[in-house]
Amino acid sequence: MDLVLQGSLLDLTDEMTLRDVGTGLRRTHLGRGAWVDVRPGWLAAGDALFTALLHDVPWHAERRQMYESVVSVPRLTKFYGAGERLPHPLLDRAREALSAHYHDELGEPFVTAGLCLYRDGRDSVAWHGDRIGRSNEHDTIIAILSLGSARTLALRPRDGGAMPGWLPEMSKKSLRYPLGHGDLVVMGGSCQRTWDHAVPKTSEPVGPRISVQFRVAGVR
Ligand SMILES: O=C(O)CCC(=O)C(=O)O
Ligand SMILES: [Fe+2]
Repeated sequence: MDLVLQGSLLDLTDEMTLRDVGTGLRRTHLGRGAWVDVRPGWLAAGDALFTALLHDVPWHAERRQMYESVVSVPRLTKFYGAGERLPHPLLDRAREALSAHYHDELGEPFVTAGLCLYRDGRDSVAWHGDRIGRSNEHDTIIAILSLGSARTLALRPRDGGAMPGWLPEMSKKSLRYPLGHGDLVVMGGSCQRTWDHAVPKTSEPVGPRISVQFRVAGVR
């Protein structure tokens, strides 16, 4: 793959370090029992991880039926199910640290890792909730480590639903979380049922981004 990380992101002199999850973590309650935690710079000096994943992961180009035609999903993906070997030891450590931090709230460990590669600003993920499995009816937590170029994770109430204290015109707007190299974002509570999220396309000249989503068993 001939995608390269922009030079400005390179910090090769520092050692790759997973910092404490709880330090600098900020929770925002979105209403309807949903919340989002953001922990900027969770992974320090993560260039080696980004580069390794870019080259070592057997990325898939998915094709999906859309009405009459078959279209390419605008990103590359690879899913590691429970018990599957992850493509880099740092991802095992990240998953363990997240399972420990969220143990009391979640009650079960993170076991799967879904990887997405957004090659440039044309790659994206459309509005959706991760509602396959228990998350369709029960609260869950999904933790996402972002690597490479900064992209926005956008969130909006599902079905444009009326929120207490929200004006009708606000239902068209979305909350926007800019995610940079090494940042952690965690969606919890009812977030997958009551809110949708997306990584919108951008016309900005952005390089590649990889996201690693950690989930509990049976949730996609
Ligand atoms: O890339 C991201 O940060 C989000 C990916 C996502 O929402 C998904 O794969 O379900
Ligand atoms: Fe998602």
